[in-house]
Amino acid sequence: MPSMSAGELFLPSTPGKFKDKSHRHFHRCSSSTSTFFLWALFLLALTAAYLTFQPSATNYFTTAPHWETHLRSSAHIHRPNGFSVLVTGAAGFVGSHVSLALKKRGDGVVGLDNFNHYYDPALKSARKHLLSSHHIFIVDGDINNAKLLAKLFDIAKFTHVMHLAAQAGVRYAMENPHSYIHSNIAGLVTLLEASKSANPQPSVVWASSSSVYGLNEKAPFSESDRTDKPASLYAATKKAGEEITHTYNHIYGLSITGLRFFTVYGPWGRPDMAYFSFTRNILQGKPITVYRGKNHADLARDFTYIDDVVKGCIGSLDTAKKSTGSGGKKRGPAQFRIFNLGNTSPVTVPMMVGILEKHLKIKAKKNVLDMPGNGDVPFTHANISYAHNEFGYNPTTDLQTGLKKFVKWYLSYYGYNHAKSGN
Ligand SMILES: O=C(O)[C@H]1O[C@H](OP(=O)(O)OP(=O)(O)OC[C@H]2O[C@@H](n3ccc(=O)[nH]c3=O)[C@H](O)[C@@H]2O)[C@H](O)[C@@H](O)[C@@H]1O
Repeated sequence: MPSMSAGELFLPSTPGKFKDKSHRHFHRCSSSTSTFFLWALFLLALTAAYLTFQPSATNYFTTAPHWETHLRSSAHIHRPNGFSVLVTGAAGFVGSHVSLALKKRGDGVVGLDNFNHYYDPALKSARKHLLSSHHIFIVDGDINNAKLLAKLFDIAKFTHVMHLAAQAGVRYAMENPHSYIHSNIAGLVTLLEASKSANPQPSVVWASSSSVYGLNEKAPFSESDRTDKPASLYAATKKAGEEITHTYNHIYGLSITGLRFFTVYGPWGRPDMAYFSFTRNILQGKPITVYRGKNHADLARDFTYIDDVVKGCIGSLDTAKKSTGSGGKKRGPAQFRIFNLGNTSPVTVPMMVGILEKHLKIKAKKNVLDMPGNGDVPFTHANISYAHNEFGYNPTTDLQTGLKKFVKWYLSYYGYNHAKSGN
């Protein structure tokens, strides 16, 4: 790949080039002032439209001239037979934990994250600082930016991609459906295109979701169960991702592992999730809304602690076989796997609230409401025997213990008084 300045990754021509062209057109077409203004307006609109549709990823590159050096050093492997891993969504909840675990054992890690505002970007920045202190470099960029991805694969010969960047959240899909298509469909395809064209092709491990089981009633959920009744657009995009990754495996020989996460929680978690927002509200003396299902049945989740999920992610990377293609061409059949990463013991939402009350030593003000038809499923419950057989996946943290660790982190991060005052 020819060498490219960071700026060129985002803008194919500078505003200066546009200006030169406009003058040439201007002289050729007409010398009247009105024609000039029309051309100027047209070019202005064209430039604005172009910039609007560019992925928002320029920040880092305009402010950090030595980014290629940082990237190379972050990708450097420090153990025999180690990996060099591109972690997308590295400033996210699961992404930051997995990045740290990989770096700690000597793997090379480069993060990619677009730092979007779906939830408090200050939390994402804090995670980024934590990773920086462990010498993990996060590129501020979007998975939809094909040029950026090609450049990253060109500089660092990634052995693996841990793809965790996504538009998460089940209920938000009704508010902003297109963000799910943008990240979970278009972004996924852009990333797979870059992966299949890379030399060497990396092995890809990526985050699917327990939500693909949708309205299934058979429990526990096994990977071989039907997943054709999604209850939310979020679930539908994750299910689509499973099909899309299969085609890249089939056509290009990409090694693919999909992980169905079950309501992952813990320190540095996502503020949009129930256990997190409940903690905030309880501390601030605000009411929480607890949904209940049909016939007043409690909703239940197979809440899975972050450290267990990280072990599952690393086990998947360690057992991922190499992709078989090169130069965008398949050379033989490649591995394709999908694993449940759950906890195998569902807990009801009211029980989860009870545990929080105990750890926070504050009674929650509960509003109990019938579950609105907004994409929620009544319960989740993982069968994890496949992951257990393949790489010894064995979750060991129950919700009591995990939420205790979460509350401890929450109070240390936000501060007890700050959390209570609602600032
Ligand atoms: O397992 C998964 O695949 C999914 O887990 C979570 O989705 P969810 O289980 O819905 O997690 P929460 O949003 O934290 O909700 C947990 C439970 O609390 C309930 N809830 C949520 C919010 C609320 O205000 N009240 C309430 O009772 C929900 O109905 C649900 O039963 C994540 O948000 C998804 O990104 C992820 O993909």
